[in-house]
Amino acid sequence: MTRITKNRRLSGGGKPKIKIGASTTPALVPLKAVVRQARGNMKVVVRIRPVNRNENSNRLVVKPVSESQLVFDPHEEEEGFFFHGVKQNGFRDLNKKQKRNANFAFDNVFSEDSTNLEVFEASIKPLVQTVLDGYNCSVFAYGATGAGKTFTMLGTEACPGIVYLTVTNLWEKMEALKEIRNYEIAVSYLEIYNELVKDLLVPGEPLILREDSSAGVIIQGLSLKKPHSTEELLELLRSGNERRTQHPTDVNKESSRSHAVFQVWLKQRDPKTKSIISLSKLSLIDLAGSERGSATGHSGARFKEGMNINKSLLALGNCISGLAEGKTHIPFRDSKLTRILKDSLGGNCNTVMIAAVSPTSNQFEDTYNTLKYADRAKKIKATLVKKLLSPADIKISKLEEEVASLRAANEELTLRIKKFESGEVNPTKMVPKEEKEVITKEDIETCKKSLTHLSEARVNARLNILKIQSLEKEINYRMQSRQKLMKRCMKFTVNTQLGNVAKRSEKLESMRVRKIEGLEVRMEDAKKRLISIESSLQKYEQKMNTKFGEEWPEEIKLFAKLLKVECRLAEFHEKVKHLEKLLKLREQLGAEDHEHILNALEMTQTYYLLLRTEGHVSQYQEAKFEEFMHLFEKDQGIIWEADCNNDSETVRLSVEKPQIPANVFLQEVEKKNETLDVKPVLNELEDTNMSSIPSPIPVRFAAVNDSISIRNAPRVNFPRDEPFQNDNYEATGSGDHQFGISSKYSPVKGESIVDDATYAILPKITIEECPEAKDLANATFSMESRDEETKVIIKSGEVKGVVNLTPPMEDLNVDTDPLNETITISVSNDGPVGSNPDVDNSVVSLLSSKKSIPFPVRPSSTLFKKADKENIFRVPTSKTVKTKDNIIQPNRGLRRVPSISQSTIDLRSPLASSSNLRKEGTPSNLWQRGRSASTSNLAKKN
Ligand SMILES: Nc1ncnc2c1ncn2[C@@H]1O[C@H](COP(=O)(O)OP(=O)(O)OP(=O)(O)O)[C@@H](O)[C@H]1O
Repeated sequence: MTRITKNRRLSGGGKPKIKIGASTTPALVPLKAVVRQARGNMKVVVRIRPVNRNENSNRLVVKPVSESQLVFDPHEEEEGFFFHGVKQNGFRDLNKKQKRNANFAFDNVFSEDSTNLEVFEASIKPLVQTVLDGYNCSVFAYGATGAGKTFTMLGTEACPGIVYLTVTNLWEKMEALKEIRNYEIAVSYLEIYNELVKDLLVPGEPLILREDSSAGVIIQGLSLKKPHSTEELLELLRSGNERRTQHPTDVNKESSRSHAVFQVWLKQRDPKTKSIISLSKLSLIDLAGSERGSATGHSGARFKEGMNINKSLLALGNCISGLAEGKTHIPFRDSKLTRILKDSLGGNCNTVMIAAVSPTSNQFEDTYNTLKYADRAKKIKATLVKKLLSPADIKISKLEEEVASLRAANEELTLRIKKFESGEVNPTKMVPKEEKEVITKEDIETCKKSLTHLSEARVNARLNILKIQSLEKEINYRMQSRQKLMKRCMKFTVNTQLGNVAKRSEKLESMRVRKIEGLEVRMEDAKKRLISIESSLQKYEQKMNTKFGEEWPEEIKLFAKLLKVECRLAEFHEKVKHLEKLLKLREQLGAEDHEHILNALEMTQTYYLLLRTEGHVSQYQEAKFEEFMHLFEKDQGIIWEADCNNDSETVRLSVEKPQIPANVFLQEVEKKNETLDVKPVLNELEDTNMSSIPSPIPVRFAAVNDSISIRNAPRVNFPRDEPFQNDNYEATGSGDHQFGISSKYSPVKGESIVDDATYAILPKITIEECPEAKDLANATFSMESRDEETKVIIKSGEVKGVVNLTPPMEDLNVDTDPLNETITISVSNDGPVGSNPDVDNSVVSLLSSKKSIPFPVRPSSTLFKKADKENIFRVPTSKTVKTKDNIIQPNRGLRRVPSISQSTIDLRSPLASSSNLRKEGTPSNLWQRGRSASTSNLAKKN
């Protein structure tokens, strides 16, 4: 026999290969006789299932002795003791436990080799006729887990169970009676799982039980399907079985964890009058197995299921006992199972209980309990009352009334259809409204209570989330403020303590991260809680929709609105609280800041005055101090107009990586021959005679602090072909371009910071679009010069070291800009152009790519163009240049001269005239003006 899974039991597809007893058309039994026949006790049968593979070695404890009797735990045939061939008595092993040897009598006892069909034929079949006669009937299988209940009720494809056999038989009989009786059939299928009632035909939310004084227990929302054939009916059964909750347990790998109730509702009409003669119901119930904890495990979902199963079965047992003892109060309300089975157990129902038992000793106690349970159930008495509505009982006047109202309704409908056809009426309006359930005050109060409870939970959950968010913001804000403080500290701290400050700052950050992580965990929990509350609220609303329909009673609608408003109000209060807290914090931190600034200003002033008294304040520093004061007067710096001629191209010079430390000093000299104070700090420079440098033209003077010492490197602009030279200072132009520069003492070895800051007026030779530019990050350049090799090691676009610098190649800077794919080589020559042919003919070879670039590259045609009118040079910037921090577009003037401490420096084209200045007087615009002056000077000279 092929065993199929419970889910596949009774598949509607294949018809089982069994023969149902031939149906005969029973003669209609007179009503009174039926009532008499139906009076009696509950029918109880016992079915013993065959021994299974795991039980082979176990002792048999149930022994059927006749068709209706069995012995539980029978005495074993003891081996006699024979002496000289004669059997001796009285040698029983006294250590052996006494067998119970309990005799039980039932309506039927089905042995291990009985079939489902035999069980059906002998005990259930008569019920089918009873149902057809208009009485309620029910069959339920009771027993321990794995005892064979589901096998008996649902069976297999090869061996269909009681449900299949009953409904097929019922259908056949209905068909046979078709001519004389008019039946309507509907089915429902539900399960009770963990005390929740679920529809197995139309899955959805758990269903609610309601008591009705006339109809008894009503399962609200339970779907009733009307099958039109046996196949359809069996298909409904099959689909319901598939949805039934099953889980494997130790005892049964396909254990049913719910009580399943399949009900067939039968309405009988008079074929002539069409009036309802009777209403009856057949309930086929497969109970979940009673069980011990050890059979399912003592924890987890199975345990919880087991508890619920046992609880409901205990309630069923109590009801059976109560009914058997004829008590007046039966505790049907103790569980959902007993509430649903109320009309199947007591009173008006013909019930068959199938007690399924296992034959072997491993379910000894369970089997004994089942048998006792069944024995008690036998005593339940039932008096059947047919739900009969005889046409004779129906008053003629009522019928006439009904006919009249039907006629009126018919006329109204005909009228509406006509209107609809003529397009006068919207069809949706024609749908008659469903009758609404009467809503009691109690209903409304219960609903309000539940809504209040759920809404409170939601408000609390939301407030919790807001509080966590607020805490997170506060922590971040506090930490940011403290970090700012640390940064300021670093500015003032002497080198030796920098490490400590940095450590404290790191510690702060890790503390912040830890706190935020903690809050994130809390937030996740809070969100989960909110989601679960929201879903409960939704479910409740759905439930209310089922109860009240789409239109809730006005009172409840208003109440729900009120709760929502209250919720928003609570949130709003929480937000206000948060803002107040932040504001307070800000005030507090602001006051601290103010204190710090006052202290810093006081200190600055002290130092400034001290220096000035000592005569150490330079012109530049004076201006800087002034600017500093301006800043405090809310002077945001200088705004430049973008008023340069749009036709003329402007150059925007940008320092891709701002290398200028905050203490780069820029100074300018307005008049010729003014002496600049240059105080070289480096030892090598101290020997030189550079304490003062006379300048023939305005000179821009840059100095760099590389964080070790201040180095001064003079930069000079000078006109073309007019090399300047005196004892102390030499400068020359190179090639065609005017922005030559040279100094014996610049640049400082290996450092190109100065160039970055000042290349606006430095000679720059840019090799554009060099295909190898990307590879230059760690390339080695060599420059052949006489017989010595000068190597420039470049890394990430910065010159890291220049070795063996010998005249004439005193100054060589190679800068790469991988982002823009350019190499910039700046070079200085200590002699006039042409004076040193070695330089002109030198070759820079790019060793990494084996590509040689002739050096110096003449910046004549492509890079620098001589402007016609102004006679000055402009660098075409038709290309938009992207740097890390800005996008530099052609023909766009400079908007703002940034302060020195700013990270990106944009310099206005040297072409800018002084008229472009909106404000003057700060060091920045002084410098700019100086540059303009220098440019115009150049122009003049040209
Ligand atoms: N009469 C029988 N003939 C053959 N096999 C049977 C019979 N009764 C039960 N079995 C087998 O025993 C096992 C347990 O049966 P079943 O699933 O019907 O138990 P159950 O009482 O419904 O258990 P549970 O309460 O855990 O759902 C199944 O494999 C079933 O096929």
